[in-house]
Amino acid sequence: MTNVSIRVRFEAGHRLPQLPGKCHNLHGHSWQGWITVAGTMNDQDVVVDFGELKAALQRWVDQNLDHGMLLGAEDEWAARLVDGGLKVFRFGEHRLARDLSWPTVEAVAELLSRVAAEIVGGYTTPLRVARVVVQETENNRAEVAP
Ligand SMILES: Nc1nc2c(c(=O)[nH]1)N=C([C@H](O)[C@H](O)COP(=O)(O)OP(=O)(O)OP(=O)(O)O)CN2
Repeated sequence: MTNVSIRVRFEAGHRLPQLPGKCHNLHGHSWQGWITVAGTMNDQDVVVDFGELKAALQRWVDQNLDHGMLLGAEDEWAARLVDGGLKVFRFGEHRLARDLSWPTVEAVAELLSRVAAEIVGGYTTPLRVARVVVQETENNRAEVAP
């Protein structure tokens, strides 16, 4: 098995009203996600084409997260912002995040691992998501190893 990794990036706001301190305020981050996929090299000596995999992941991220607000479905601001016509990704509601309640960096890492699993599941060659690392700030990141 060989691991290959690609990076996706997006700008998004969130808030964590379930935690004490400053993070209950609406605030934004430049998020980065490293997605590592494991597979066997083909006769061209690649596990998966980087460009193809990155484009598929970045497309999902751009459509669903980029320049949006990531909020918990229970967050009172979610309905207000949706009513105002703003882009909101709701944890606890989206098909891939129903069991994730709040937009923590841990939950975003889990979400991206599920998105990546669906994408690699569509390839004809056997691939699996080995690791997802999401960085929220220079100091904070979360890692999921599905
Ligand atoms: N386990 C988690 N803890 C926290 C998360 C999280 O997603 N998972 N998120 C936050 C906030 O989003 C916050 O923006 C980041 O927290 P913090 O490190 O306190 O903020 P800074 O990076 O700006 O650090 P400074 O030391 O204040 O510069 C909080 N906790």
